[in-house]
Amino acid sequence: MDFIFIEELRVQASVGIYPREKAAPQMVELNLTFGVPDAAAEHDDIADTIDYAVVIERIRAELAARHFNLIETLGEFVVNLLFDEFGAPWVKIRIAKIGVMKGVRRVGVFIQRGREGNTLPETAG
Ligand SMILES: Nc1nc2c(c(=O)[nH]1)N=C([C@H](O)[C@@H](O)CO)CN2
Repeated sequence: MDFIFIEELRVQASVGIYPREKAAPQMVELNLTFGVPDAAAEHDDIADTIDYAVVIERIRAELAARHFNLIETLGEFVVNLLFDEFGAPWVKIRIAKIGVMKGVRRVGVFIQRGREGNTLPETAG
């Protein structure tokens, strides 16, 4: 399995338990790694892989369309988007709110999961 990574993707999202967080979207930062088939490199064809430009577009569109109370729920939503819509076999994601609490630069959630029993290869951590 090969892996695509997307680093420091900044997206507007409505997330949080407080009225001010429900009233307006805030910037969240995503770091993502997901598995793709080795066949892409063999055939040099975008049709054999997951197009990361489309992934970024879909995450932006989906997060703009809904509210999440918890950052955990937002994380699970993105993981399931990668599994269900893109067929990714394995996903690692880190999502952070930036400067949302005094004295804390970033706070968020980290999820690492395989679809249908796919386990983490040693080299992917
Ligand atoms: N485990 C969690 N704890 C908290 C969350 C969360 O999403 N998961 N969220 C908040 C507030 O929305 C946060 O943004 C406070 O500044 C508090 N705790």
